Amino acid sequence: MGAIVYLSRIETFSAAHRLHSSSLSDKENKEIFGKCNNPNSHGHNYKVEVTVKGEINPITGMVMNLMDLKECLKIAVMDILDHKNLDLDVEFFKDKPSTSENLVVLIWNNISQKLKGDGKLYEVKLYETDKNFVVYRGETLDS
Ligand SMILES: Nc1nc2c(c(=O)[nH]1)N=C([C@H](O)[C@H](O)COP(=O)(O)OP(=O)(O)OP(=O)(O)O)CN2
Ligand SMILES: [Zn+2]
Repeated sequence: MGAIVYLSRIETFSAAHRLHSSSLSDKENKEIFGKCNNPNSHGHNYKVEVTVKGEINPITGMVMNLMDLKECLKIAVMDILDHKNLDLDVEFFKDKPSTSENLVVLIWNNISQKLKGDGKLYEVKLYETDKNFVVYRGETLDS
């Protein structure tokens, strides 16, 4: 049985957003989201840490080639999110608030669709600021 290793890569991207829910009144939006509901969007330098899991291939010595992971993150994360206004430019956020929780699920979904080869997506960790981060492992309440 081969050793299972977790392989990670970090990327950073910049994006603008505003926290707002179309299901809430203006008053409720202000109460819940506070300064983050300001109609003038604000921005973050997000950091995303992606981890894949797998056996070391005995021939290549790799779980997966980091060059392939880099290309996957370019297509699935950077091209979609970097220097974008999340609320205006990203279809996923047309009907939901651009919180870190929703953003990490979008990133997971995009990477899952593009990831090729032996590495299995294990975890996506997203830092919105140096102090605030979320983690998603593809779980749902019924999984
Ligand atoms: N559950 C969530 N709560 C909040 C989110 C979120 O995505 N999920 N997002 C925000 C704001 O977008 C933003 O992140 C808040 O930024 P800020 O208060 O500036 O961040 P810090 O806590 O790091 O800053 P301090 O220096 O500590 O004030 C709000 N809530
Ligand atoms: Zn914010």
